[in-house]
Amino acid sequence: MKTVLTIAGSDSSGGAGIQADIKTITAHGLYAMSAITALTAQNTTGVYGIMEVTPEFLANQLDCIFKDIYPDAVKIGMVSSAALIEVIADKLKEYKAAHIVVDPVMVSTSGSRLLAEDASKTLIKTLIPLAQVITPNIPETEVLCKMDIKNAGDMEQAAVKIAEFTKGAVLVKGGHDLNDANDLLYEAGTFEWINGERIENPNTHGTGCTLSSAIACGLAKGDTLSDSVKAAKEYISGALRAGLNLGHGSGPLNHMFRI
Ligand SMILES: Nc1ncnc2c1ncn2[C@@H]1O[C@H](COP(=O)(O)OP(=O)(O)OP(=O)(O)O)[C@@H](O)[C@H]1O
Ligand SMILES: Cc1ncc(COP(=O)(O)O)c(N)n1
Repeated sequence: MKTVLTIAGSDSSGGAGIQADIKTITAHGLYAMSAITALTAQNTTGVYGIMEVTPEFLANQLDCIFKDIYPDAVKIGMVSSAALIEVIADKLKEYKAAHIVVDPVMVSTSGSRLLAEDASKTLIKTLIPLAQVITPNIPETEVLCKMDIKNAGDMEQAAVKIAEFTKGAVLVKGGHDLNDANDLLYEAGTFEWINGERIENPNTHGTGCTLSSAIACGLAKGDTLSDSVKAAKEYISGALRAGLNLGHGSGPLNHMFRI
């Protein structure tokens, strides 16, 4: 049984965070472990509270997991402070973790900041360099490479800039009204466009969490990064087409969408 560890925040509404990750990993037939970085009080209309775990407690969770069920892949989602980012980076190095997917969660779809202002530098310096792939959305890409992104050419330029501070690959995700949900994978100096059809569905809460967890599943199974991203794209598109409709805001996806 292949295993995937998610290191992320808890989303009380079940649509994003570790809840999205565990559902996605389970739907892919793999076993999910989770180390929680923060509890959030949130629903489809917004984030109403964040309570971080201490760095010591996060380290304890990671020790418990790595010493007992060694993950075949690791997905990192919301990590709200520099101190927690540093603990994760130290533990990933200590345990020589492989197939690390970093989803640089900064702001929720509902507009709440999930990464402290001063923590972006730590994310760039200590965690992103450990990733096999990072999966920023357009706003996150703009923060990481300090440039506006208005079209596909900007996405390519941004991917090259971000690649300067990571040995891994960069998946700049489309969506966010930029284009027809076409994503760009930049790996070892090569661009690969992974195109998608824009699906008119207001319920996109957790799409990034779901995609990055699905990518980690592919890597855990030994698939190439390109194949893992393409399979994850199929998965997220299918989940969006399934059209789950819950809550009064931007609702969750249908994570138990069977591949
Ligand atoms: N309306 C849509 N139709 C089809 N694909 C979409 C749509 N919106 C997003 N996607 C796809 O979903 C995946 C996640 O992209 P998105 O930009 O939503 O990430 P995100 O903003 O990080 O997600 P999250 O809401 O979890 O933070 C990408 O592959 C993107 O192309
Ligand atoms: C715990 C947690 N992690 C990640 C997100 C981002 O998801 P979205 O951008 O869909 O709000 C979130 N809202 N909550």
